[in-house]
Amino acid sequence: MSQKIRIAARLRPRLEGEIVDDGIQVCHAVDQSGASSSSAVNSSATGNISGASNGSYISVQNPRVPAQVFNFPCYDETSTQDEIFVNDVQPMIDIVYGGVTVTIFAYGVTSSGKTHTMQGTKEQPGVIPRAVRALFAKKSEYCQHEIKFSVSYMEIYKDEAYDLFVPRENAPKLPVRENDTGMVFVANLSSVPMDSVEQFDRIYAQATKNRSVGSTNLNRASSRSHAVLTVEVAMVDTVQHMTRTGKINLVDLAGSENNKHTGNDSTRMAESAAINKSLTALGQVVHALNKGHSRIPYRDSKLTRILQDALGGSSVGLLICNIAPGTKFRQDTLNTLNFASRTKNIENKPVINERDNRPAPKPHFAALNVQQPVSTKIFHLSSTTSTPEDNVNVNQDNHIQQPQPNPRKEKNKERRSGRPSMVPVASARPRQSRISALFPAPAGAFNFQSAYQPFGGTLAGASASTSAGPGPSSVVGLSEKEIDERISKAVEMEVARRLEEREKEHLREVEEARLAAAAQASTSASVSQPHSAKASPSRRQSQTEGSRSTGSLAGTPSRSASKRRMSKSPRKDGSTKDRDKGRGCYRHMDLDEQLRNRLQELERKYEQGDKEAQLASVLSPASKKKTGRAYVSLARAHSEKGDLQVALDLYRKAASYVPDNIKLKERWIIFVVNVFLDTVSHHGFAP
Ligand SMILES: Nc1ncnc2c1ncn2[C@@H]1O[C@H](COP(=O)(O)OP(=O)(O)OP(=O)(O)O)[C@@H](O)[C@H]1O
Repeated sequence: MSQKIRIAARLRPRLEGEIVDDGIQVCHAVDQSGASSSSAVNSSATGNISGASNGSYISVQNPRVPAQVFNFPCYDETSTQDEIFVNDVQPMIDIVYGGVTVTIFAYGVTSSGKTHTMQGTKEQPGVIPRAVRALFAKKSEYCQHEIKFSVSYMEIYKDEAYDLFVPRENAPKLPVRENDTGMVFVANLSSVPMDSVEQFDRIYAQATKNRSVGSTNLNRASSRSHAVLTVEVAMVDTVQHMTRTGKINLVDLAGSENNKHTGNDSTRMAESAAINKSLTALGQVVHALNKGHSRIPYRDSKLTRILQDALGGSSVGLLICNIAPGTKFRQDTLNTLNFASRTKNIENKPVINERDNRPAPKPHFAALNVQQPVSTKIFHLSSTTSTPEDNVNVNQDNHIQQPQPNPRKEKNKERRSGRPSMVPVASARPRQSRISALFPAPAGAFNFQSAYQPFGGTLAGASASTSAGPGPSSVVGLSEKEIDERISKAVEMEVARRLEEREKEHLREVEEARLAAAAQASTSASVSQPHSAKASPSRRQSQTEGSRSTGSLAGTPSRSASKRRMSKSPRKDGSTKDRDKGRGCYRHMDLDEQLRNRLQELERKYEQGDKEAQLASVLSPASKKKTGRAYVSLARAHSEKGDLQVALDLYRKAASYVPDNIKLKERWIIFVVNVFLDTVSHHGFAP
């Protein structure tokens, strides 16, 4: 069941030396009749806004539209720390003990009293020390449980997260990550176990000194960062073997700043810019949630990422809006109240975090139809004020209601799983996801089902199952080791299958290249037809036969013959040229053999070409260019020496390193044409 964020507004008293006018009027229930005018936005009608028990509210006139008066329930300047704690924070302690995450954050313009409200002073302790005391005090009510407390404390300074338990000078920036269930967390943030309030006080006092604080015109000790203190309460039920974990996040936000008032120097200005930017991001998240947008811009700042669970997530929320008095802050007050009005509509879906401590049963496929791991239960709450146990949302079959999947997360998962990868993902994932990966087979993804079939078809039934479907009973009882072995084997087989596919693909490509070369050779053969027409009919016939015998290599002889004419070395096949008896005519006209040789030569060349292409593919663009240039220079040198065949080969190599070099291609073509013309002029056309 959803739960709206609770709102409390608090007006701080006038500070010493501060000139306060009646820009913000405080009305009490008793004198309500005369004090309030008709309001454009009368927020007192809403149920989740808290205020002083005497029914006070503040009344702020919109300076641009004087007829518009903004009334808002509010703790007035006389309110005490205790009053706020008892009214709004104390009920949250019960919720934490129910295994739910609670987030309380103080929001407001700089110097409006956020730190005073959250941290307070020794004489007037604020929400944080009071909440910790209340958490420890409640421990005695749980005699059946072993209660463990731990605390973490971080600040977000200029959009970077830092551990406040680590001295400032050594504190590294901490990355913000998301776990498998979509929960955002700050990696490497220390979590310190604590046994007593005194221990907490010591740790907290020390850590608070690490927080970034600076002096501005408006606040001598202005917070330059957002601070998030988290106390985790783990309740281990030693009888039922269950652990419930509740958490309370206590957030003291940095205040929005008007640099006209703060008189900030460059350092403060940079801090101020980061603060205002993150608060704008917070406002945009609240706005998007209010409007029901499909995309909520949590990722726009570290602050909104970290508060994601509190804003439209699974925690119970309380927003304390701090207000500074006087006309000077009137616009800020209106902004704050606007923010409060929008936040009050945000609905969270709180869940109880409970874990079964009994050793998990050996995983078997029959368990796969259970959507949630056996050891983790998450319950929805229906109300924050009554105990979570009363409100656990259990349906009639005693099935635990699962939290709604995050559509964005699901989409990402889909996207991820949709791309097939050679990496054996199964072994890299946690066990649960690995096992569930055995059943759904999204299009194009690694198909474990088919991979499993060789194992006696034990997963044959799985092909029909969906992610929620049951596994086949024939594999029930497999040990984890056996499952791992099967998964590894399946992965190996899949990799082998893909390699084989690639090999086939490669062979296909070679064949295609060979056909293309043959076609090209055929074209040159047709160019030389008028000349070859001089050849004897018997030779023409054997040429045709030769072409037939090699199928695709029609016309190759004319090209190979032309090439042979360029060569002055004896022919490899043993045939000899006899130029005395007709230019370019061979005594041995074993064309079949010539064709075979030519074919082999072509294959060798293409293989070589392929190797070069492979080599080129691992080089950087600069190295490719260099290698290409080196081959061109070599080709030129050989061409000048008259070693045309070698030069041709070198040009071809150069081209495989710089395939996009049009100039080189042109030069190569010109060179080939020149070689051809040169050959023709020296030897004439011959088959
Ligand atoms: N309710 C209050 N009663 C008495 N003093 C208060 C109260 N609220 C705030 N103050 C005083 O006002 C001053 C500013 O308060 P505080 O530092 O808490 O503001 P802030 O909103 O946290 O400011 P910043 O955003 O700059 O950190 C402090 O001196 C504080 O002691």
